[in-house]
Amino acid sequence: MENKISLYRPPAPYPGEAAEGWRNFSNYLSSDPLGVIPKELYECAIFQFDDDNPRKFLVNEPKLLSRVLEEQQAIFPKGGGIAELLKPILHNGLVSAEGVDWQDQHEMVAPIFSNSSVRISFGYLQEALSSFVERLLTYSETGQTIKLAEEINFLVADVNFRCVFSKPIEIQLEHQCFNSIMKYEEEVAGTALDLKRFSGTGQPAFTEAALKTAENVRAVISQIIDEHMYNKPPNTQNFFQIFQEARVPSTGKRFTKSQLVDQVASIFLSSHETTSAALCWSVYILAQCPEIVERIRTEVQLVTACGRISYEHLPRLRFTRDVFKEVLRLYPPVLYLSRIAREDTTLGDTLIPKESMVIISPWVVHRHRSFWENPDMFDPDRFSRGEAKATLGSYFPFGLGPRMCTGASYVTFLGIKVIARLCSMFDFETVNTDEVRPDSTLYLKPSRPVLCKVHKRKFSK
Ligand code: HEM
Repeated sequence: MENKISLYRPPAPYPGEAAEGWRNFSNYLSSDPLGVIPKELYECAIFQFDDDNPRKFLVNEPKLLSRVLEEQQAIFPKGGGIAELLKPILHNGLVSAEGVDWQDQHEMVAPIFSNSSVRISFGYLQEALSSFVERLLTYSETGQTIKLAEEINFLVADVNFRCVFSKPIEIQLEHQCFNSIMKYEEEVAGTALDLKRFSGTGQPAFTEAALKTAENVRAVISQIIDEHMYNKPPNTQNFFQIFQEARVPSTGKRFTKSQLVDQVASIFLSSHETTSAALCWSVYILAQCPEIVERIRTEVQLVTACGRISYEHLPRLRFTRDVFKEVLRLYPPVLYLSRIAREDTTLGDTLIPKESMVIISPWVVHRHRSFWENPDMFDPDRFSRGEAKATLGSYFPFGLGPRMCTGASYVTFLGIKVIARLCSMFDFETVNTDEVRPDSTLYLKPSRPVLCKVHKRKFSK
């Protein structure tokens, strides 16, 4: 397969001279964190910001960040990050729990991400993707311009809903549930950028409006659960069934109703915006890279012998996988992971006082000048060249260690399947290409709206 392609630089600020005062992390974040990233941040191993209470450190060096995320999880529990901001909805679900409680839940929901369960989810993905493709076919016939994020948000909400409850989402329910979730995320996005609203222990101060929206989201999920339990389709396998059958390892007890809401909310919140952002960036980038799209098509044709893309084909779609991986390198939906030091400790030669906030940013490490060649360029072949292995720990869009994303392998399969199917059937043309920038309010999304036209390929299946 032809490997020589001209490299594309997707939108991102050039590292440069940042505005005065950037050494104070709270100032830096609440101005425009992706506006200009100081060169220094992309070149250092560890950086101490000026602000006190709590002290803040950015850790880039793979060995040090692996200590924080993997080896010393007990010293560096989660705090001050997105999980904290989502707590009013998640309560004590898997994403925000700590200690024994987290361990119990981790074990209880593990079957969701087993191979057999991922395979079942793949069936739900196929169904949701087929109705998405039907909508795109209509758009290609009418020639209308679509808002990419809206379409992809609906696709992902539909996949999630089918995986959890075995049925497609209706537009009305999507509005009630996923739109309220997005409304909540917009309401707390300001908090994420205003670290002054986090106390020394990483607890944010929420507005009344945000707390009310959170309550509303939980009430909608609770109602969906009630309706599902009343009208449950017989003999279906889905995430909700796994939650219902799970037992706390130490006591043998099942999840209570409120804990079931925690679990469903955890899945919806951790997967919706992240997956949508990754897919939006994928379509946006591929619209600018026709040679890469051609290589994906050739690979899909070779692997599937021009047939339907099945679950078994996915591991063989290596170039398509590397395209998705490269999208996640350049645009990791979770911009930073945050931990709070539980005791005085050191990282390398740097003293980390108790209650310091330790920030690890996939965005910065994925574009670090020491770990990557041409870090800002879109180059999916860097993975088959073994570049990422050269510095283990320099690529972690799903986090690292025990708190790593439980949906990582599932979402990788999803990304490969969606990219392969869409490229096989359509050409995408972005209308407002130059206006699109990364927007980092809570998750790293394209600034909206990405306007797009869809063209059906001749002879496509
Ligand atoms: C492209 C899509 C996704 C990205 C980039 C992503 C990224 C992440 C990251 C970085 C973390 C770790 C946060 C930390 O250590 O502070 C995480 C945790 C988590 N993710 Fe994802 N995620 C994605 C999709 C999903 C999906 C589809 C699901 C479920 C179906 C999911 C479920 C979870 C859960 C449950 C956790 C918490 C794990 C724990 O704390 O034990 N994620 N995700």
